[in-house]
Amino acid sequence: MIRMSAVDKYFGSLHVLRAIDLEVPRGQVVVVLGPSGSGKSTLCRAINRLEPIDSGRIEIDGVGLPAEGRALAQLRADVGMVFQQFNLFAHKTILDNVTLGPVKVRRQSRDAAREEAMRLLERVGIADQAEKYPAQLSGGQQQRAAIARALAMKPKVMLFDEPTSALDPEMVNEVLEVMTDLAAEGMTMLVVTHEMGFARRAAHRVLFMSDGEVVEDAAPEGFFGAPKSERAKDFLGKILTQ
Ligand SMILES: Nc1ncnc2c1ncn2[C@@H]1O[C@H](COP(=O)(O)OP(=O)(O)OP(=O)(O)O)[C@@H](O)[C@H]1O
Repeated sequence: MIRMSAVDKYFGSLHVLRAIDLEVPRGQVVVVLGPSGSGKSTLCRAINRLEPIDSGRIEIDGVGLPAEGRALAQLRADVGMVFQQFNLFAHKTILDNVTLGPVKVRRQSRDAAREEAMRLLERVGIADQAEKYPAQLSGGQQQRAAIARALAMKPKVMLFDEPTSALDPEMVNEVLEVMTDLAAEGMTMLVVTHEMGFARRAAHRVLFMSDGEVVEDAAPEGFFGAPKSERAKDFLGKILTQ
């Protein structure tokens, strides 16, 4: 579903993604771990074409480098993205936030989009907040709204970039539960997170990045039980004693 081959990305002289080869099959949940600055966010942004790459190729469901704007729009619609900051439109209700994309981009009728949005808000547990504005919701509820908004575009892949890092601890689990359900339903997911519980529970595969490289690519049991590289041992040592 996601295929990256020989992807390189530089910021000036900084080599942020180094010859990344990655294949994520349909329905697989991949957790990306790594120290700050290792390139995890850039990887997500490259997959969603928010960040242009310098060389290599990225395909989503067989669709590769966009030749024209239309292909780019399609590619973006196929990849739902949830960031650390929820980025909801402050002056629109939660329901309007979720219906905007389907109406404007997918050309769905307003009624159909609202019906679908209510179903999604139900699914993430905040249907009763539909007519409220983002500032009236807790961080956890806003992040669940952001997940519903991404799902409303019917993505083939969901990317999560530290979706719980900005949340108060008591709200982390409600967001992780929604993500765990999505994973169980077969969504293809790439998740950058420091939540090791989620990685152990929901991931099929763990990628460990360091200095722009994928240093380890293993099943969670293997990675947590017996990391191979010194860099991964060091990282786990630090994070597990925090
Ligand atoms: N727009 C940019 N311009 C220049 N350098 C950038 C830009 N975005 C990221 N970088 C640099 O690229 C490197 C990788 O950043 P990236 O955000 O991908 O790492 P990360 O692993 O996601 O880190 P964190 O866990 O702190 O979010 C870092 O050194 C960062 O400072």
